[in-house]
Amino acid sequence: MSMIAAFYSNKSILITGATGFLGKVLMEKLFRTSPHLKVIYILVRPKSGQTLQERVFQILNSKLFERVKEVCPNVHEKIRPISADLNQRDFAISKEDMQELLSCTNIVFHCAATVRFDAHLREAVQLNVTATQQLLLMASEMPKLEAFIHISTAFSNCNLSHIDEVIYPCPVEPRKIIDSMEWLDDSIIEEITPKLIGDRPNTYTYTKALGEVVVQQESGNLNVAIVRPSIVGATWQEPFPGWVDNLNGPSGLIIATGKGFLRSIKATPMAVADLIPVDTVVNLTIAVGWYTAVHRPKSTLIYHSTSGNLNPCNWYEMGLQVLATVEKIPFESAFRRPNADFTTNNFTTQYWNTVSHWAPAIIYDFYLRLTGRKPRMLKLMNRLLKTISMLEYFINHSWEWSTNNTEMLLSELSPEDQRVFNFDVRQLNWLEYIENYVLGVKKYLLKEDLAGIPKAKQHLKRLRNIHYLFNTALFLIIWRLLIARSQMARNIWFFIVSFCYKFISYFRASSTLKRRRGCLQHG
Ligand SMILES: CCCCCCCCCCCCCCCCCCCCCCCCCCCC(=O)SCCNC(=O)CCNC(=O)[C@H](O)C(C)(C)COP(=O)(O)OP(=O)(O)OC[C@H]1O[C@@H](n2cnc3c(N)ncnc32)[C@H](O)[C@@H]1OP(=O)(O)O
Ligand SMILES: NC(=O)C1=CN([C@@H]2O[C@H](COP(=O)(O)OP(=O)(O)OC[C@H]3O[C@@H](n4cnc5c(N)ncnc54)[C@H](OP(=O)(O)O)[C@@H]3O)[C@@H](O)[C@H]2O)C=CC1
Repeated sequence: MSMIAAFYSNKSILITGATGFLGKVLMEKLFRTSPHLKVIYILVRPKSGQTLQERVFQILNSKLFERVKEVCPNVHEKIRPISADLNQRDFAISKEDMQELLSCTNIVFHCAATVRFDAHLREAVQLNVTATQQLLLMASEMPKLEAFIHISTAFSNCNLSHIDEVIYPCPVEPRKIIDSMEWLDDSIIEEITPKLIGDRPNTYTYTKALGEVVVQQESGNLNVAIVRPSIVGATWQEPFPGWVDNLNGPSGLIIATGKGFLRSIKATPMAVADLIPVDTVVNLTIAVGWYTAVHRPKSTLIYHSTSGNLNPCNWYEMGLQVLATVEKIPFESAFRRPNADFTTNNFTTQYWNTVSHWAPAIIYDFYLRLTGRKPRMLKLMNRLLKTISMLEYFINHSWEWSTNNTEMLLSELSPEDQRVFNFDVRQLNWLEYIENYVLGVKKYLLKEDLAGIPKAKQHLKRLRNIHYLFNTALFLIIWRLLIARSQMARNIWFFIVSFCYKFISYFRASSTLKRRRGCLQHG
């Protein structure tokens, strides 16, 4: 029997960010392994015209939750959505709901955040720092609380190259930042943002670092722990391989590669691609919840959920496997044949952007215009290049994360718990994982049916023929223009033609000689 699963039975759990990528997998695993847990409270905001109930209904009816319904048929009764907006004072939770949360909650998993790299500092501070502070305040009023688990990111200190499982201080106190956001206007905040974030690449990593300091400063007597995942990718094993439901991290770029939009990207091929499957992060998080509640460590422990130091894979290997997979299992209606490469300096990046991204987009838009349709490819390409520019920092640096606490926790688990809540990334086979990831992107993000593969292959063949035809036509046009305008081009051309002619004549003559000699010897 799993000790961890037993621990969560009969518990009331509060999850923020449960409608997000990580939150959904966390909820699924908790229900599946501890079907006798009492309730999971989730803080949800109405969104995109959907009520809370509709949002929960959609999650429970997704493929991700199919296995849960077998072991926990009354799962819908055990989810209690609470209307909340983490941007509002007291999260805009009603008095009754707040009362219930405060009096019943045993464990808090705080996953909600803005993960946008381009978020305005005010917005990022509000969600990643102030909301964390408010939640800790709420937690301090929960008499039955056993553990508070905060999800941060391994990149919160990405300005360092070696990162330990400790909280690093920030030059400006989070409380001062929170206060200043209340009275500074947007334009001043924009002006001071680069100075505040310093050598971090964006407001996301900066505010996640501030959030950690807040956890350290404001946790009082609570049992608190922080989990720091690196780049969270599709599921590795559970509930099934390859599940993913948003474009963050590599997922969007896998689509762009498979559809033939992305042809080159500035990256350091040998830099470590520190990806971590979402189910691995979730297993660690659940184990951390158990350990923190049961063992009550004296200080706040940080757990790195990273892969690089135990089972490294680099961007080159990852890129190659993505390309190999989309060749075997192509995406439908590709723009061009998938064929991407890495560039390593600004000059080649600009060159390939012009030749492989902008030029085809402009030509295609011209074709759309000619055929009476609305041009859209250049806009799409510019968006893709903007996204790439935001992610570039992370594919051109390498980091080393120590994982002592995570390894210590693994050794504390019983063999059964190590099996049920496996977060040993050494067992991960990257090639298999990436293949499943790409397949998952095709099935769950693009919603493409595998029955369409032969048609997709046919489409790629057609694109290859168009490519050859286009290149031949381009060559002939350039050749014709050069020959017509330049004596030197003509001279070079005649030199090449006469050289080829002589070369062919020489081989013809020598093979005729050999044949004659052969005839003479045999006859
Ligand atoms: C022989 C030699 C062979 C060599 C082989 C070489 C082969 C090379 C091939 C390449 C293979 C590619 C596979 C490998 C991929 C490597 C990828 C590396 C990724 C690295 C990621 C690192 C990030 C990790 C950092 C920290 C981790 C965290 O803690 S946080 C979680 C991560 N957060 C994010 O990822 C958020 C990023 N997104 C944003 O911040 C914003 O979305 C944006 C700023 C990028 C865009 O904002 P904007 O307002 O313009 O747009 P938005 O409204 O958000 O969306 C507009 C449309 O764009 C789509 N979209 C959004 N995000 C992405 C995305 N990541 N990729 C692609 N598209 C995206 C979005 O859906 C919208 O589309 P429409 O709905 O159609 O309008
Ligand atoms: N994905 C990754 O690569 C990594 C993620 N992390 C961390 O993991 C955690 C989860 O990330 P992930 O699941 O990927 O992110 P998502 O963007 O998928 O989910 C974010 C969640 O936060 C919720 N949220 C955002 N704003 C509010 C608000 N104002 N009120 C209530 N809820 C809100 C969202 O709700 P809604 O559905 O309503 O928008 C959603 O449920 C974050 O803390 C992130 O920093 C760390 C490392 C890597």
